[in-house]
Amino acid sequence: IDVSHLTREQAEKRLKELRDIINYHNYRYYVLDSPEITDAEYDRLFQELLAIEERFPDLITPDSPSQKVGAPPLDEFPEVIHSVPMLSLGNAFNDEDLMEFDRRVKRESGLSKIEYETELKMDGLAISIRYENGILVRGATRGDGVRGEDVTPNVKTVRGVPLRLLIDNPPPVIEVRGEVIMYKEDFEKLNNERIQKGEPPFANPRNAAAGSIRQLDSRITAERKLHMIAYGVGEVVGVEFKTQFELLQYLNKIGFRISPEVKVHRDIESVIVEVKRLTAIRDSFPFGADGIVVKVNDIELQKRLGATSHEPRWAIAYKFPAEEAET
Ligand SMILES: NC(=O)c1cc2c(N)ncc(C(N)=O)c2s1
Repeated sequence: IDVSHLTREQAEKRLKELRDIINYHNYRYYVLDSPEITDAEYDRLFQELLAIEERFPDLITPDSPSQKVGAPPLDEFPEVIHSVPMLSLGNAFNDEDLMEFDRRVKRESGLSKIEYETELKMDGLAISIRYENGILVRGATRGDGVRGEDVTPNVKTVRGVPLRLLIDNPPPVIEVRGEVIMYKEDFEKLNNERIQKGEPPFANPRNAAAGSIRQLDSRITAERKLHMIAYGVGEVVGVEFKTQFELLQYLNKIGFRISPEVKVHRDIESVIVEVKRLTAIRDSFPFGADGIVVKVNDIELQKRLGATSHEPRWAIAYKFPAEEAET
């Protein structure tokens, strides 16, 4: 694409337009799963942006779509301390465990009615992404919950991760948490390629996602077709949420994929019905899901219930029964 006629001022203006247009179409394609333009039209826009940035490298901004293709390899990952620990989840394996969870929440809160929210539990790698004034400044793995690895260049390449939040007046700080996953289909293709090249195949999509995110060469990560599904937040400054359901709608609005099948329930009996329904369709999702996360919907109540040293008291993970080995 010929961009030799552009003055620097015209280039700056055109780059801003292209960033907004391309970031919008990324959102349509990877988050809303409803593209408005063809891949060819998208590529033309992307090539035009690359051509102008090549002529004017100092006009490249951190939120440019060109920053999603990876950077030169690192020697090691710097350490990150999570100011809000990334906790694990307690497990429930049957209806009685869910009833016991409900009894415990009622006992600890002194309430006789608890509203719950359910989401899929994706089987991937937990990630925390920090945005300051709407710009992605850091991506980190969970690690031990307090100490994680700084994998920022890798996280930038993950599909459905915006380099700039899609709202005009972003909060000063928001750490978005979610699961990085690999679709089953992309996992099969990757393993076939690896076997062709005499490389060891990954055991499952979760290991493939974890291995791809923790690549020192983020250009390799960019080739691995990873997706991010957001489910919560860490440190937040300047925005508040009343319920978990509202939090998810906000995350979707600012540019993230959220779990399919999100529902609010007036009681644990409704949760148990939903658990049966989702268990029956567990293989229908394009990514690995190993259960359902059941959360107290009211954020104020979540805070009151708090957490143990390693698990929240306001959420529990119902684990799908182990699949029968394919005979
Ligand atoms: N450790 C955690 O708190 C969570 C872990 C996960 C996970 N692996 N997948 C989905 C959710 C969710 N939908 O909330 C959560 S929450």
